[in-house]
Amino acid sequence: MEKSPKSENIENSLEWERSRLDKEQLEAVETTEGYVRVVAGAGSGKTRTLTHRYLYLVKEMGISPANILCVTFTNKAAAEMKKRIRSILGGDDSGYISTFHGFCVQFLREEIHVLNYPKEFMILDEDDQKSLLRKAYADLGFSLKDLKISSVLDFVGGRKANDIGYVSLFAEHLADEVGASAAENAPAVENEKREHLVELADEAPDKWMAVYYRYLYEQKKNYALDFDDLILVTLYILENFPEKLDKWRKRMMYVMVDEYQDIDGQQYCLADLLSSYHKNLFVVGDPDQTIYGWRGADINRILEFDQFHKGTKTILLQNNYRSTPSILKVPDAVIKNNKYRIEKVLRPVRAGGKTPVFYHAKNTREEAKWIVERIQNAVQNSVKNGAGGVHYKDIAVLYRMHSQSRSVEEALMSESIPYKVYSGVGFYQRKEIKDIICYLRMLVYADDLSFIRTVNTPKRQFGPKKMAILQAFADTRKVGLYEALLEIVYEAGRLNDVAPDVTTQAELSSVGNDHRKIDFDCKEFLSRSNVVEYVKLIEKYRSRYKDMRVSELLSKMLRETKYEEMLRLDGDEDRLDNLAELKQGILEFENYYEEDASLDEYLQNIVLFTNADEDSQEKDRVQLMTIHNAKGLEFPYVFVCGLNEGFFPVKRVQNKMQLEEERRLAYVAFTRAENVLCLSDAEDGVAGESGSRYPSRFLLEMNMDELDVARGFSDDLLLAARAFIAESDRNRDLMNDFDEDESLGAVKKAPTAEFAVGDRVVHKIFGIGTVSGVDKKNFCYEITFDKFATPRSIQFDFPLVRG
Ligand SMILES: Nc1ncnc2c1ncn2[C@@H]1O[C@H](COP(=O)(O)OP(=O)(O)OP(=O)(O)O)[C@@H](O)[C@H]1O
Repeated sequence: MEKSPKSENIENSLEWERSRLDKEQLEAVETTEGYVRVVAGAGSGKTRTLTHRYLYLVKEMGISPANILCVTFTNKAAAEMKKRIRSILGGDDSGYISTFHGFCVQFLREEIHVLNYPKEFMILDEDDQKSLLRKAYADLGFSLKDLKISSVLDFVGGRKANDIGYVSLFAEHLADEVGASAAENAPAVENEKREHLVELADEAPDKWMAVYYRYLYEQKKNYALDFDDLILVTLYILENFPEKLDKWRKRMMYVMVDEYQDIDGQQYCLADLLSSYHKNLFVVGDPDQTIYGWRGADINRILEFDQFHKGTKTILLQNNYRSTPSILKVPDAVIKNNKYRIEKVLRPVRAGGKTPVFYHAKNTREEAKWIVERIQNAVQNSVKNGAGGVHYKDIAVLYRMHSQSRSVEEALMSESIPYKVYSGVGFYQRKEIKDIICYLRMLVYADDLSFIRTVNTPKRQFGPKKMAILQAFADTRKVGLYEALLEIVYEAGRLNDVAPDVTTQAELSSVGNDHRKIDFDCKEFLSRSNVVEYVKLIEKYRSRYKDMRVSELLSKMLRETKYEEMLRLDGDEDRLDNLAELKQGILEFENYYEEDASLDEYLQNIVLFTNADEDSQEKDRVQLMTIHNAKGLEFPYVFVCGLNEGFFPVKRVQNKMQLEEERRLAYVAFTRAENVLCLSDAEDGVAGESGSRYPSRFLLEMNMDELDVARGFSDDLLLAARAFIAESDRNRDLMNDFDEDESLGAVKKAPTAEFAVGDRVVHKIFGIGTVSGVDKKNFCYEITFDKFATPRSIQFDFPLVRG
């Protein structure tokens, strides 16, 4: 058969790429059947291996992308992988390449009808969750003083994770065929479950549970799922609808999971369930880079993978293609102090390179100054040498905690060096971005959250009083706020000039409500307010958005809502810049998704976007970020600053497991560097501040002879640091070594106390209480809960939240 030029290209490119895999990478690519665990060191080409394995399955084995699930850690990694695969496969559908959350959204859009949820359910980000909680507080008459929102958020998340049965509280259980038809009417279904949730809240044993049920009620009202739900509801459907499990596990012939060392328990279950029919599960990860213990990652999952997956083949990738040999000695020297790992070395493929530099500063200001001088030298020398070498964007400054960026920022500013801090506030969480996204969400969902956020921004004289009246009216009609407002506007005859083909929800609801009279003066309610203009605008684009490009919708919304004008009048350049960046992002989205670039798709995409997805290298500026944010990235020039005890490792480390996680973080930091690695610490805080700092134990674990010491610390300081570390380890139970004969399971049986007598804590069932005793012998707290007369004994390792 004659080959088409396209297929020839494909094979050529695959051959060509294949020749660039090393022996172990190739083995990982070609071992397609059964359980395969790839334990890979930093910079060993995990991404390359995963991409080639995907191509191998499709091109060499003829597997359809629709039968392959490939899970990445970030959306950015998924997008990059899709791009590469599409470029090689020539635009073929790249199926299920996504994060766990992204996959769950795809799954739920197809299956959630069995719970009588519409497939266009809304996804809540943290900001939305807080708004729902505030609404729940208001309805319950609670104040922020009663319960802290952030604690309640943790409580809700913990509660859901511990009892997946909660799903049945806000979702109906329908047989598949009934579900499919009922789901079409889902928004109109009068739901008894909602009322049941209100009753549960009224009868709840404590405030925590009352808010919890009210939160579920609000979710149901908005047909919304939060991030935790995406996975939990997927698991719930798979576990409760055998025909769905059967369908999906038969569909997923090959399941691949990247960054397996950092998955949590639910993600672990999901990967296992989906691969339980064909039993082809390929996991790749680096136990030495497990850095999300605080988010549910457990290094055991990768270390003990072979015990739970019979016949597992393990392949080690140990070649490091990223860093020079002298750089690799640093992470190697540090990580080998961890007991709990799979022994592996980093074999440098590159040769030569500069020796890593160390600088001990007198204080943080001097440390920052040194960093900035080196940055200037690196960039200026490379310009002088005409090497075209180092640009600002090639340089990253990494630190353990966000707060450590301040002194470096000040020094960069004083030298007018451009930089960008990857802060905790994600792009899509910024006020102006969220506002305008909520305008776009109004067109698709018209949900309460987006309505509250947009109706009076810019000002339309629609303040709290009018909102309260509207809320009361919406409650009596049992509809959302916007639908209630539409009914009022319609009743007042103010929608006559909207295009006649628009079937507004008001028309629908007034029919549904049999023209029930509104018992207040609608015209009076609408007077002295521009809210009718708002409604007209939303209605105009609600009926057209499906036929418009997202970029066009954005421009129209920015202009016609007068949002952009408001920022211009305020002279808010930063916010206007952010909006410009948003526009750019939308154009890129449209280019990438082409005809699939619908508004629904866009909204779904951005809600899954996390800080880790922020594009880090588009402009020429130095990049400042925490080590967590640097995961998976690489830079020619890396500074790791603030290497001091109490900062790195952080002060809150309480046990050996946590200390090992800090050491893994150090390993991640040092292995980001390609050509140059600079390390620094500071003896004091800002000059004049009291309190000495000791160099980090991670520095002491390095061989100083293998570093270019620009300025070292004195022998006295070294001795004092050793004494300080020994003493603080004794106090924090860090001295007891792991028992070599015991598995980690046994090590974990000796948890330590995180709370002290007098601390207020929250238990997911018993509510809030005070720690009245700490029994170190039996590893238990004695806690007097507010609602019990007698104290209860709770184990140290039981999850409690600080109250
Ligand atoms: N066989 C190979 N030959 C040459 N270069 C390679 C090979 N495999 C990977 N690389 C290069 O090595 C670098 C590191 O690869 P990659 O980012 O995939 O590593 P990784 O294992 O995901 O790293 P980390 O876990 O540290 O983030 C990349 O620049 C990649 O292009």
